[in-house]
Amino acid sequence: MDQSKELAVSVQNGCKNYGHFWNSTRVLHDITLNVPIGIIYGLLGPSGCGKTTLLRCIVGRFELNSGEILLFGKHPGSYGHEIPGRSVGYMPQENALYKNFSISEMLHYFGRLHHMSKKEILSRVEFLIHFLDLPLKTRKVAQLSGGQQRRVSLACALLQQPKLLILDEPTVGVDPLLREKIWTHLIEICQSSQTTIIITTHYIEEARKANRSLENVFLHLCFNDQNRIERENLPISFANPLTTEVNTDNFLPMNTNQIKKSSKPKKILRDYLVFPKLHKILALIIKDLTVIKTNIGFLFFQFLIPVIQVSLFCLCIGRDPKALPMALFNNESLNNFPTGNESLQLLSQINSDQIHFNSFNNFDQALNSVKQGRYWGLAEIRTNFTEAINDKFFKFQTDPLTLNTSSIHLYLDMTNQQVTFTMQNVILNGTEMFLKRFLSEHGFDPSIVNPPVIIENPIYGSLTPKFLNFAAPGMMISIIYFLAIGLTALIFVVEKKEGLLERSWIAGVTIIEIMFSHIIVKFFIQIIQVVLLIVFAHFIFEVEFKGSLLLSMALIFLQGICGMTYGLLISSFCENEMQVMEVAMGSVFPMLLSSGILWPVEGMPSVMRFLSHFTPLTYPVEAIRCIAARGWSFVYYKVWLGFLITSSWSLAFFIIAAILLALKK
Ligand SMILES: Nc1ncnc2c1ncn2[C@@H]1O[C@H](COP(=O)(O)OP(=O)(O)OP(=O)(O)O)[C@@H](O)[C@H]1O
Repeated sequence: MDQSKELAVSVQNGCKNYGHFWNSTRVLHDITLNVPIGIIYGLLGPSGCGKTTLLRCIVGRFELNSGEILLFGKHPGSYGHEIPGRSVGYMPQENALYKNFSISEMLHYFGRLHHMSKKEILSRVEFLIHFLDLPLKTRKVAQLSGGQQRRVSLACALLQQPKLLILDEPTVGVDPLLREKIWTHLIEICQSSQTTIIITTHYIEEARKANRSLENVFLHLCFNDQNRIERENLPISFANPLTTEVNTDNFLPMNTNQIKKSSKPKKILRDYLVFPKLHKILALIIKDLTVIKTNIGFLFFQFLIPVIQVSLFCLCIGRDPKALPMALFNNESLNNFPTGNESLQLLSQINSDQIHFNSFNNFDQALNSVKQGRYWGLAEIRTNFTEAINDKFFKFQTDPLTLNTSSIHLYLDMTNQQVTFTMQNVILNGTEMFLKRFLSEHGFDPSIVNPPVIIENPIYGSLTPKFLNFAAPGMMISIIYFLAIGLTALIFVVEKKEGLLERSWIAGVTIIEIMFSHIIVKFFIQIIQVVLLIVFAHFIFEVEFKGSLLLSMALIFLQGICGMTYGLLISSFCENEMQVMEVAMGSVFPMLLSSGILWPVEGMPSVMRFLSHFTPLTYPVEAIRCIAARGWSFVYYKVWLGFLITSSWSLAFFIIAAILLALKK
């Protein structure tokens, strides 16, 4: 035995629990493991005994609850250590591959992450494709068989020729000939370049394929352990993994003095103390662009969604109701206008685009039609209308009979507030115009019927404000915000579920690098989305933007970033798409309703109004309204506050997501 050899992996009294302290299950019990450099170390044990968990702890994905792990004398993740990073090649149990990528694109992604040169990547790709008997490198991963996908996954782990290889059941689905070749290669890299390999294998499967003397050794040890588990009546999931070394010649008992201690970095901070690396961001950007390239239809869909949403909003919301059907019972006309035909003059002043009158000869019939929902209301004009109105204005008669007869009587279906409001408004306006015309025809000054209020030129806005101008800017912000939440949360949760995120993390990528690259790629997509929104809302549907369009676009864009960080937060605690949908839907609607987008916050009960300040949309929505309707610039406090609040929410979401992701280790 060569006593001078250092240890590649040393685990001392490692314990690992899953779950929280009130409901935790111990998976690793006080495990001690010493793996010298340059050997193949077999990690054996029944299914569920914790082999994968141990490997994840070794590569720095999980923290031990107690005990210590040292890799080449340093803690995983310590400063300057390339584990996680280039020094470790990890092949997880699941394939963890981008299904729409070609073999070459997949390998190039990891090559770039490990900062390999193009030449280096190409020569390794050629070698690995030949060595692992893979089809053409342009073939898509999705089109490969299960075994071929497994080999691509192995190729990704071998690519950068790391000094530590962690392979979780690498030979599953591989035929015996190739398995032999892989074993030979592993033994060869152990001997020639002192690579340390830790490999898990499921001994029941190995028993089935036991065609190697070494596997028989595994099998023998496994049976011993199985007996021990049964003797001690241990639940399988609580049993520590068994370990054995393949080339037992190289075994060396641990010499703790040889371990160069390094300070253990703080768990949460570790990821963020590392300055983002340009080559990793670049690798992630190219990866994201490849994802987009392989799904170009989805990209167009991303542009189409905001356009469809804003167009539908502008088409369907805020416009004045038109062609409202109303029943009319004009008793004056039915009685052949006994005192004159001022009722016709009145009706002609009522906007016929908005109200469509249908005349009835019978009052009860007309009222029934309203009751049956065929009309929004009934307008009744009584006999002697003309005489009564003359009496009222020229003889100043104000007895109830004169007042009743000189009025138009409305029996309305008031179940729809907007329709009721429109009917009343249109008829009131029509009546006012009729009165003015009537008075001036009789030589009176029509302004006598004006109410004693003069609305001067508005300071902001127009004399005829539109609901669309009030609601559309807020809607535009929320469209981009909600889209960014959904897409980001789904992208990350799918990557997490398929083990892709974990694989990238083990390749040394940090959450900041992932977010940076995501924002950079989304930057261009979102710019196009925002431009399309403005073009459709402002130039096609004529939503008013009195202030700077650029400033409005910047705010909408920033709100999109806020949505991305919120999406990241959702994905940090959700495990699958279903949960994302539930959380996104459950939080998006309360935000939409309480942020004053659809109805002024001034109309809310005081508690709700107070709470509305705490949605990420309220202040930015107010800010964009100030830009759009008042033409305010950045110097106004309500505008810069909107920018400040959305940036603060983004930062807060990002920090909480990062902490949650770190805590989940
Ligand atoms: N995220 C998790 N939360 C809770 N329990 C978990 C989690 N992951 C694994 N476990 C449990 O921990 C135990 C060990 O799991 P692990 O995947 O490490 O086993 P394994 O030895 O690799 O199994 P196999 O050989 O089937 O892959 C199992 O009982 C499993 O149910």
